[in-house]
Parts: sequence; structure tokens; C-alpha cells
Amino acid sequence: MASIDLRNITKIYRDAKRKRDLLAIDNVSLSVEKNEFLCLLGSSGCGKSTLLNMIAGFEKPTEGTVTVGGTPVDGPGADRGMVFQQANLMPWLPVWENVAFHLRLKGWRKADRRDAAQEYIDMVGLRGFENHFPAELSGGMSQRVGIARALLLNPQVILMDEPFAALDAQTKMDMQEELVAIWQKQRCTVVFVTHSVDEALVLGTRVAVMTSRPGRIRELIALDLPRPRDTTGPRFNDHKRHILNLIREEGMQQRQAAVA
Ligand SMILES: Nc1ncnc2c1ncn2[C@@H]1O[C@H](COP(=O)(O)OP(=O)(O)OP(=O)(O)O)[C@@H](O)[C@H]1O
Repeated sequence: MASIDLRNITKIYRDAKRKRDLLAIDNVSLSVEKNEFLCLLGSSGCGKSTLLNMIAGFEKPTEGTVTVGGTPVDGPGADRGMVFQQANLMPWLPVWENVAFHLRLKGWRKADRRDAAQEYIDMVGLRGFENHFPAELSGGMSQRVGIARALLLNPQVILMDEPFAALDAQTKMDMQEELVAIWQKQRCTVVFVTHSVDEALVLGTRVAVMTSRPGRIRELIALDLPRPRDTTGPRFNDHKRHILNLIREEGMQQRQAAVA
């Protein structure tokens, strides 16, 4: 059974201000297998976050169905962990309490929450920072807390919306490497939104290149590259060239449509 199944998904937003409808996603079907690392890649506004939010259950498709582990999605659930571009931490809680936040909502005792948080704090490399507050953390450390928080519920699926976009180049590379190690260890399914071709090629087992709005899947590309990925190797660059051409074509078509 596929871990995630999108069947004929269409999403229309009502633009109330301009009194018109906006077709954001147009008839997308896509299956993500268990333990896959799928990168959703496309230009700004092509509908990547909309697709991710429908898997998360934050948005409902106008048409079509989303299932996770065979169960139709009807809202957010503990089977899906979400990591956003900003970690959105509770500033008044220390790192460990942020990581274990969901357990607090479930009424777990403090000592049990603290124990449960430690495993994930170690996993994301934050041992020693358990009692730091968010204001005392760097951007990369905050994202680590967000990832630990998402992992803590041991979800089947981790959904990530440009989680490293705001980080500097070196921190981004470190975090990408660590994320791959965590994914290999946890054997979860990851859907990762990015507009960076390099990031998609470093991380993914497959890349779904989207069209410009309305969002469709332009091409699904399986990445048969060994890890760690050699970003200077010929096969990496063949994929990169191909994907950049697809994106360039999309941009040209969009500009022509705007002129017509
Ligand atoms: N809640 C909303 N109401 C109305 N329109 C929306 C809403 N959310 C997104 N849209 C529109 O849907 C389209 C797709 O947006 P979405 O955020 O999914 O794109 P994206 O590919 O994630 O973009 P980016 O890379 O810039 O974050 C855009 O035109 C956007 O303006």
C-alpha cells in the first residue's frame, strides 16, 4: 500500500477580494511509497504548499481524495508530522518542552515528557541545549527543534515546507545531511517542498517537478544516485540540467500566456 495517495486532486481557492476563483492545483494524481523521500519542486506560486497542506489536512481538496496509509485524510493527525519554514516555537518554553509539546497536550507527566524528548533532542544534535529558550537559539538550532518536535510522535509521514530556506548555505548543507541520516534511521516517508533544484537532488529519492500555476506534475524523476550525493558529479549534473530545462520551459510558457 502506498504511504500517500493523491487521486485526481483539484484545488480552487475563492479570491473574495477580486470576486474570482483561482485554480491552484489541476487534477494531480501521485503515489508516494513507504520510506520514499519525495521532493516537490516548482516555481513560486505553483501550488507546492497547497499540495502539502492537503496531505497535512490543513486544506481540503475541491475535488479528489488524499489517503495516508490507506485512510482518507479529513484533517490534521498524529500520523503526519509537519515542519515549516519557521519553527514557530513557544518562546516561553525551553527546548525540551517545545519538543514534547504534543505530549503536554495529551496530558503526559513532566518526567515522562522530559524522557521522551531526550531521544529526539539527541537525534537532531541538540544535547546540552535542552534548557535553552528559543531566543537563545540560532535559526538552524530552531529548525532542529521543529524537526525533533515533528519526529516525537513517530509519524508515518513527515511533511516539510521549505524548512531550510532561511538558513545560511553551510548550515543548510549540514541540516540536509542530518535530515537524510534521520530519514534513513527512522524509515519514515518524507514529502519535502523546495524551489531549489540542488536541494531536491541532494535529498530526494524522487523529484516531482511541478508546472507553473495551475499546479500539475510536469515530470516525476527517480534519482538513482548514491549517497552522500556528489553535487559535482556528471550524473547529478545531468539531472540538474534536465530539471533546469523543464523549469525554464515552464517560465517561458507562463510569460507567453501572460502576453496572449
Ligand atoms: N488560502 C488561500 N487563498 C487564496 N489563494 C491562495 C491561498 N493559498 C494559496 N493561494 C494561491 O494558490 C496558489 C498556490 O499557492 P502555494 O502557496 O501553494 O504555492 P507555492 O508553490 O507553495 O508557492 P511559494 O513557493 O511561493 O511558497 C498561489 O497563486 C496562491 O496565491
